[in-house]
Amino acid sequence: MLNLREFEAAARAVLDPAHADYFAGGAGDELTLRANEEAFARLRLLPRVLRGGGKQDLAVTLLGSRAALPILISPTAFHKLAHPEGELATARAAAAAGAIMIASMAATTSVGDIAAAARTGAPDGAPLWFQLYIQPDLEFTEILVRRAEEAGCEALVVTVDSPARGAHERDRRNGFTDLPDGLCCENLRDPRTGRVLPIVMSPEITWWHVDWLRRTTSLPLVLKGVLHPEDAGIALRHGVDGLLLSNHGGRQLDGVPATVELLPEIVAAVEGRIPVILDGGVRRGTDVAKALALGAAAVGVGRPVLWGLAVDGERGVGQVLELLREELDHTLTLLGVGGLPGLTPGHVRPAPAAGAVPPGAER
Ligand SMILES: Cc1cc2nc3c(=O)[nH]c(=O)nc-3n(C[C@H](O)[C@H](O)[C@H](O)COP(=O)(O)O)c2cc1C
Ligand SMILES: CC(C)CC(=O)C(=O)O
Repeated sequence: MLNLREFEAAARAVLDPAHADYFAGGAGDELTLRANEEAFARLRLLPRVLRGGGKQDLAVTLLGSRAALPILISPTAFHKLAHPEGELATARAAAAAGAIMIASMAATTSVGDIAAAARTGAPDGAPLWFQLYIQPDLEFTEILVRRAEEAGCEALVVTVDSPARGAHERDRRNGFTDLPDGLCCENLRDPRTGRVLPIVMSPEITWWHVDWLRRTTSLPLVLKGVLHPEDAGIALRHGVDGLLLSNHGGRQLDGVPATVELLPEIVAAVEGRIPVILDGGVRRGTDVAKALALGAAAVGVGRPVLWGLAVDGERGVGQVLELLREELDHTLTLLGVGGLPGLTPGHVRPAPAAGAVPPGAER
């Protein structure tokens, strides 16, 4: 497999078509889903020459978590739909690659088991973060937080773009509403009753809940899904430690901008005080370089990890991460950049608008 696209095609060939559509799909007309990738394609890279350099160091430290590469595994639900080993395979591959994995609250494996798998992938420890939808039942939300802490998660990623579930027409067409028998969201098991609770996406969640969470845990808090620069400023005032600039891979409000289009504004709004991670449409090492050049501290990938998992379990996820690492390394070399800190906005230019005449070419 030469690139992530080939993984996508190969994954579709092995997945149940309804599950492939669940993974691939977006909300509504999928405008935002397509926009994420198109926006990367509209950015051009501008290399510098004759600058020396050598082996690239791709390591980053994010909120105290050390990673070998600036590429995180964004949280995605239901890995056991892609492969019987599910999140365990993903966690081992992430740990072996030194990539931070963000375990989804909607994982088909408990966060404790995911953490144990990550330790087998990298005995020195592998950074694991936990993604949380704040549940209106705060007692249960606190149970989730304690589980993540006990599992050794190093940060909480609080998804705030989901006051309601996105409208996924592919799932409705396919009648995909529930997990197959035998699979469930293990993290949602309620120790008070032994039952597995449904995930509640509530429009009643507010900044008050972020403050509550801030008081409830000492883990770093990352808000996932802030898109408006004013909300980035509000997040700072609420003591948030990082932002994951995300439109949920085009699966929540359709029609919102591509994340990389918003990146400069969000980076400006946080004034360097907290890291901004970006996800949505990252498919190439060149995409990673573009996002980092525009000020992202790191990027996340969602669907490509599911494709790798579907194609070949742990090995497939490992190959997806390795392809991105190699491509990023090669891109930095060709850009004449000696390491991640050398990437600047000057390395990126917008493509001319379709039909535009280059300056000086008018007659
Ligand atoms: C199948 C699928 C399931 C997802 N599940 C979650 C989830 O449980 N929690 C969450 O915060 N985001 C979830 N996301 C969004 C991802 O974290 C991420 O924002 C998005 O996939 C990034 O875009 P990309 O797939 O283009 O890389 C999911 C995305 C997909 C495709
Ligand atoms: C089960 C859902 C909560 C997962 C999700 O966020 C998604 O499918 O986009």
